[in-house]
Amino acid sequence: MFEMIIFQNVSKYYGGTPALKNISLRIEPGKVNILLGPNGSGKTTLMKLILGIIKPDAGKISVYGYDPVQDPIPIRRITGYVPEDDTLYHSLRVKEYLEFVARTYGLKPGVAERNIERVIDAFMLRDKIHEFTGSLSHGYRRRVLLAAAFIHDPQIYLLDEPFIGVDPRIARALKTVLKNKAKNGYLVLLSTHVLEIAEALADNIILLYKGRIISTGSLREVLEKARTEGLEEAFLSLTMSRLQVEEIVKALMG
Ligand SMILES: Nc1ncnc2c1ncn2[C@@H]1O[C@H](COP(=O)(O)OP(=O)(O)OP(=O)(O)O)[C@@H](O)[C@H]1O
Repeated sequence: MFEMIIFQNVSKYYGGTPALKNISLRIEPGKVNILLGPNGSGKTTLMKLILGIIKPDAGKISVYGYDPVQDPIPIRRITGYVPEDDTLYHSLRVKEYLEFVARTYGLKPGVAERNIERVIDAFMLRDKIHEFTGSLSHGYRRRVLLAAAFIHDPQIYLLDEPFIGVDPRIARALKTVLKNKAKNGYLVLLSTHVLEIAEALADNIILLYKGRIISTGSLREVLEKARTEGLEEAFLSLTMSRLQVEEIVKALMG
């Protein structure tokens, strides 16, 4: 019962503008959960609330029994988080950064060294370990952030747009790893606005639009609700975005 993430009537405002409106939601381990929604729909906000990086204006959140407002530290210990934005310390070299992350998770030196070596190989960072993270290309920086999320064998994987900017080898491996992690009882929550990724990976889709949940369930359940065949059509139908697409096409075609 405790081993899940629960949102009860959660709202979050920036200034007077709502980013999330009255969200109630259960996110369970054992599934690949995908937070799907267009730009600005509240995906990153929802992830930051789970970690206690920001606080809700209303409602309650429980993460494996912990309240992220009162108790963010134990949540961060059991979570591997890949933020959407580049949060690396650019003055650290790649290996120094990974060592720093391992220390913040409280890993013993022997375990830390072993795990760092493992993620360096997994994310093909061997020839970059002495480079400053600030001098890396965008894709390599994403790889370092991904590597950092896998250092401490977390119970929860919280990945904000993890596939953006990484090459197809890493993307393919990551998809397999996330599916297997979910099968083995870990909690996987990743955000994307790429429908193909949701289609290929999701056991559970949480469709967000303008700060509200407009559909949840398996791919089949979401398609049934929208009465459509493919996720792209379901997305356009549930978010009532068909007209917007026509307008974009008209504007670009002149
Ligand atoms: N720090 C902030 N200050 C003011 N408004 C913010 C802030 N962070 C987010 N917002 C607003 O909250 C809403 C939700 O943003 P959020 O980043 O959660 O969306 P998202 O679904 O992750 O978008 P994207 O796919 O573009 O990354 C947006 O309208 C955004 O402009």
